[in-house]
Amino acid sequence: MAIPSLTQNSSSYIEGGDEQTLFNKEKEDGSDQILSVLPRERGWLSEHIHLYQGFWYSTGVLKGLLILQKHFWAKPSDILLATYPKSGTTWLKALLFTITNRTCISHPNQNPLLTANPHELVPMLESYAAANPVNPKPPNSLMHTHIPYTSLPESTKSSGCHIVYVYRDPKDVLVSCWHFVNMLKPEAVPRISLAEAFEKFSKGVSPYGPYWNHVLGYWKASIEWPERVFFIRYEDLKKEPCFHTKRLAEFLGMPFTTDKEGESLVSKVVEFCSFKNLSNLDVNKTGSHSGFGFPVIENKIFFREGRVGDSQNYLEREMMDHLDQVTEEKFKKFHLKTFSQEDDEKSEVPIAL
Ligand SMILES: Nc1ncnc2c1ncn2[C@@H]1O[C@H](COP(=O)(O)OS(=O)(=O)O)[C@@H](OP(=O)(O)O)[C@H]1O
Repeated sequence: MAIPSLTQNSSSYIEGGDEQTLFNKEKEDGSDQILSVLPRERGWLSEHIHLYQGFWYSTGVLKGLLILQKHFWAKPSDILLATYPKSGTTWLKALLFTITNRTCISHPNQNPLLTANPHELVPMLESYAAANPVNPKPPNSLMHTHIPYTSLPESTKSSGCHIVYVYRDPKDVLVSCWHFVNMLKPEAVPRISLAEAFEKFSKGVSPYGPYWNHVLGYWKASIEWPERVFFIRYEDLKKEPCFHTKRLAEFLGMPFTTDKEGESLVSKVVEFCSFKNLSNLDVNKTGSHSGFGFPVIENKIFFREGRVGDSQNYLEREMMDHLDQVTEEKFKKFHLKTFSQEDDEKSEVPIAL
């Protein structure tokens, strides 16, 4: 299979920030030295991805992560959404923003989500840190990261802040990632074929990968500290959005009332954050924002199909079987729900060890 060669230009992906500041910071942190000794592979979009603490990162993300590990201090009141890319980040950003600012729903014309994409309202830590190395903590208390649990800055654990993690069927994650990188790629970068994406993803050589270790890190933390780490499956949230939105609000210490008014508010929150509603807002159809190291990124790129099982329209049977088999092997021994029919019929709330 021919592997597309990525050009120099591609290294601009997720670099983020003023280059001079980044350069100075990099020298100060010694991240240049670290980068030079780490194993590296060709990236999906960036020129390289680097293996650090067991996970793969693009150069810009890794610089952001190194800054965070040294200089990020979480507060107990912070809420950190954590995801593997393409697992439901945009959806959960909208849901968490709405749950924590629920008066927006009663004043529909003033809802910030009507004029801003969820990614603008909930900043991504590693991009923010790369762009603001001197003060890498965003002013928001609701933040997001794709960083795996074991590499999170220590204060996200010691502060007792809330962490919310969503995971999704890796087959759908892979297909969603593949579409995303091909939509985002600069002109000069050749398309990555689905076969190549599958091969890299299966080996764990994907941005923030291996996917399975990413999920298991948060799963184990949620078992050990259930009051601190909330863990949910995209597919379960799709099936019972009101039930899980209520659980999420309770976890955050902001429960909805159990009367008719409370129930109606939950339905409105869920409806507002649905794929159908968000993807049809003008801001998400035609708007754009700066982020992910790109000067401008179109908001519509975050809304494609929003369905469970769309991967069967793209992956060959053997690819699907392989990913299912790896997932069964990796997840079953930790009693984590997989994506087989049998597991889907079980209770929606993952059963603790
Ligand atoms: N509201 C809502 N409900 C359900 N699904 C949604 C929603 N918003 C976005 N999506 C779908 O989520 C996929 C994008 O994943 P992420 O948001 O995690 O992407 S990113 O990591 O932030 O780039 C991507 O999935 P695919 O359609 O399978 O590609 C989006 O369409």
